[in-house]
Amino acid sequence: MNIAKFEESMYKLVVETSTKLPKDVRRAVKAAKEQENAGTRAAMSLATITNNIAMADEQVSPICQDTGLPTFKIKTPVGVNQIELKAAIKNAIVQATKDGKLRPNAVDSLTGKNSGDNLGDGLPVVKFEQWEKDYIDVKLILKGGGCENKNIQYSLPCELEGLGRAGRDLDGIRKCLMHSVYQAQGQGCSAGFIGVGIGGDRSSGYDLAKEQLFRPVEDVNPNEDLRKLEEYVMENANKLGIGTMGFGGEATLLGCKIGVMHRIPASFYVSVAYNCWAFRRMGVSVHPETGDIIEWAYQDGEFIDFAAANEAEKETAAARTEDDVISLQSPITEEQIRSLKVGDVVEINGLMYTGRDAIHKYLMDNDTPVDLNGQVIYHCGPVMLKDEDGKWHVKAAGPTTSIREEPYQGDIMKKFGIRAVIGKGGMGPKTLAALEEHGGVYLNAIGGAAQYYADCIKSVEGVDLTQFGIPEAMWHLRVEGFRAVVTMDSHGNSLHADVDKSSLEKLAQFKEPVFK
Ligand SMILES: O=C(O)C[C@H](O)C(=O)O
Ligand code: SF4
Repeated sequence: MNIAKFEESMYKLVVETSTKLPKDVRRAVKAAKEQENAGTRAAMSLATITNNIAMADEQVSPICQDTGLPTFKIKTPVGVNQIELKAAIKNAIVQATKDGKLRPNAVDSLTGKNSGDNLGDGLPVVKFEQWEKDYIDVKLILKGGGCENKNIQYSLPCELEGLGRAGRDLDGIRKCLMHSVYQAQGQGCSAGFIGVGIGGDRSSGYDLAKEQLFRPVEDVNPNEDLRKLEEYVMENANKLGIGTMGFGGEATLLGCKIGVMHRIPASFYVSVAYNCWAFRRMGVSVHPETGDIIEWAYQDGEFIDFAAANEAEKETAAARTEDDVISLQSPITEEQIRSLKVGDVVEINGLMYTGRDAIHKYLMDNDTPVDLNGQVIYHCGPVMLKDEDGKWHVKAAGPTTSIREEPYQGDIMKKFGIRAVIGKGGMGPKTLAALEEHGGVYLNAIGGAAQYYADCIKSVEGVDLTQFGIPEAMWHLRVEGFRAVVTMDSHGNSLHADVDKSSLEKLAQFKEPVFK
């Protein structure tokens, strides 16, 4: 085996997976876009998403800043040295991180220290299997944290909100799947995909669920019962009205793939792996001697070039929305903030500061390194690269899931006089109360649109708290035309609470048995 060549092939696979959405996923995103009604916030989000996909294509940069937990599934002919392959994969990962194609994403679970190169105990995940064929098959998925956090495992029988008892049969499974989409809301960057594993134990069930994510979006399940169930879920989950980013809308689920395995008598698990729209998985077959790529996977069907499609739409879209956009210059006054209401589209100009998990915890007990009075906090862990002159550049910078900051956010806004927080997926009652009391607003940016937002960042003016690692540091970013939607205002309104409530009511309509 020419191992240097194999390493090069793995590098190509990693870069392609992180930067270019597969053909089948593109078609699903396009179909979703066609489903949404023009002028809605969901349609606007999908336009940003397709714009972002095109920008990632063009710049060969990460589609989303969270380049996920790299998981390789490899099948090798008998006799191939798997230890050598794994070492080559690690080298390729380190190189892709240096080149800004992957964010340094491996964090020591106990100390919180970021390894900086995506290597760490147990990372990347590489799983081998032997097979009788004469080539190596490598599949890679880069699954981000926000959607991973929305995975869910049901142990049947169980009681489900809105749906009542889910028993140990096909209809019980149906209820779990409807519930899994409901509970994700917009937090896993809907519209999403689900991979489902029925049976096994807790770990093999999740493995099976994730394995389903490698199936092409448009394939048909050979098992008749599962085919019907997949079709049912696809049709009905979209009636929950959650929509892109949880803004409400027609397209909530883009794919549903179900696998089944045996179980032991006492256990009956239904495991659901939720994947965001930024569904980054790719594969290659590799020659076992030369190490060259023989063929890329997921190449069937039409390639949607969103650059061309977006161009055609641009003028009409601009004419429709330009008038409605409210321009904000940071620092922002309390009066301006109090004039905003849920549904408003804003465009921010000026400085904003990133802050996510480590910083929120830190700011609870410590002073801020910069004056945050009237300022904007952006829940974001960017991909950054330093040039030869020591200057930082933003390579990808979409929002992260805000709900993780719920325990801290309200207190921090009040303590430092922060007027706006930007993130995705919304926040809870504690933050909503603080927004009202203090005069603050929550702005929802489009999750996964990392290239689109990186383009709005005109310069990096500083950085603090770098001890938390690159994604967790406090970056001072100067932005122009940074668009987001007001989804929680200072008058007690939350679009997230509203969509949660209405989708739960809709979920309850699926209570009656369907599969007998
Ligand atoms: O870690 C991130 O940047 C985002 C994460 O994938 C999320 O969805 O919250
Ligand atoms: S930010 Fe959204 S699109 Fe990116 S990995 Fe997280 S869930 Fe996926």
